[in-house]
Amino acid sequence: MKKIAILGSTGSIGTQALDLCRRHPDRYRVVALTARGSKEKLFEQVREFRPEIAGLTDSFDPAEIPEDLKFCHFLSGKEALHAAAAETDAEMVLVSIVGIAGLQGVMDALKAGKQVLLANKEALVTGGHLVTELARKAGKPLLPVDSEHSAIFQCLQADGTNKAEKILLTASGGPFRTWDKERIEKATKAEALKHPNWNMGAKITVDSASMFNKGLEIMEARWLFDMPEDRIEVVVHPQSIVHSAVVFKDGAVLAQLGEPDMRVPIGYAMAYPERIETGVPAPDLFKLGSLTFEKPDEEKFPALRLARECLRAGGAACTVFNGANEEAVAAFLREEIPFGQIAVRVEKALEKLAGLRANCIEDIYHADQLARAVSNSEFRIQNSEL
Ligand SMILES: NC(=O)C1=CN([C@@H]2O[C@H](COP(=O)(O)OP(=O)(O)OC[C@H]3O[C@@H](n4cnc5c(N)ncnc54)[C@H](OP(=O)(O)O)[C@@H]3O)[C@@H](O)[C@H]2O)C=CC1
Ligand SMILES: CC(=O)[C@@H](O)[C@H](O)COP(=O)(O)O
Ligand SMILES: [Mn+2]
Repeated sequence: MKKIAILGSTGSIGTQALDLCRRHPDRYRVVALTARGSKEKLFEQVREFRPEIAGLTDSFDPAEIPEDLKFCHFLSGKEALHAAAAETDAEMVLVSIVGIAGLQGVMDALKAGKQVLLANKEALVTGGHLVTELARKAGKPLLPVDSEHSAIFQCLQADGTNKAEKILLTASGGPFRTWDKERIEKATKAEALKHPNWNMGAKITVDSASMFNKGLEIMEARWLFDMPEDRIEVVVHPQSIVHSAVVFKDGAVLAQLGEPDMRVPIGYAMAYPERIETGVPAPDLFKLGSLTFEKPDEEKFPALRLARECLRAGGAACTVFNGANEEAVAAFLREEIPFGQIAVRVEKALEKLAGLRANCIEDIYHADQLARAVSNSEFRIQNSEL
């Protein structure tokens, strides 16, 4: 029996991980659950999985805790995340919080010697060097949950050296793959939230539509697999069946295929090095008929170019990319800015905040705050200009 803590249990990844725990009650015991504000959903989860600790990072009135859940120790704010990440006897901590808010939980869990199952790509994007160093010191390599990175990790298992020549990072291309630039710039929230293949949380779904998700994933792969950006190629694959591939020096390419269902990569991380039944069938290749591959269009999707520039620039550039994007996506989801403004704001923030350092966690949070302020100030300037 493995004990697991789940940070971000009420989201898309968190609920799918709990689905796997439900399927395998003999293998997993849930000891901690956290959410931000989804109180009722968290209460339901506590009722079913009976963790020792549960927390909401938003503040809440303890009088609201239902009588039948008094067996569980409820916490709020930062303390909730820290306790769930580091203060239980869980062997594994799944970090499925969205955004840089997941970084502290990842670091706390690693410092406490836990095995981190990493869905939260933003932790590596912003704090990659700190997180990988902590994982190395703890002797607990990160287990990727992101579908592409899980695929790459699975392919690398086949090679004794774990060293690839090149990574082929697949991308669906999102809902706007075939649209022209002008139409993309005016896309609505409803259009951006219609991912062709995956059912995910709102932020990552918008990131897929802008291909900022792929930019973040190039950064994530750089840290997970110690691979320079010029050996990570983005391959647009609209069917999302090939979840990524790895090229070896003998010319062999290994790929991992599966239905676009996150329970497979989540289950792989939870059971590693074993495999467990996930409820997901293998793809029917005859039904699929063909799988196609295209080069990404960096004119229409500037996120890819910006991501590579950030990796080459180093310092806090990737943190600025992330923070400005998080703010712009939030503004887009509030329907305050057009879709095309997301990339414009990130590029402006990168121009204005070039050269920031990222030597320690304080530097990273400082760069993040500046990036958010610049991203939002662009919004105010444009509004006042109207
Ligand atoms: N969804 C997917 O299929 C995939 C997701 N990922 C990555 O996994 C992560 C989670 O994504 P996803 O599950 O889609 O996101 P969701 O928005 O669906 O869920 C996010 C979870 O984190 C909690 N949360 C949100 N903000 C904060 C915060 N500031 N502090 C603490 N907790 C917070 C939410 O709580 P509440 O419900 O209370 O708001 C919720 O439990 C992201 O980094 C994403 O990029 C990677 C690959 C695939
Ligand atoms: C499921 C998953 O891992 C997402 O990151 C997904 O890959 C998004 O699809 P895109 O390829 O459209 O960004
Ligand atoms: Mn992904």
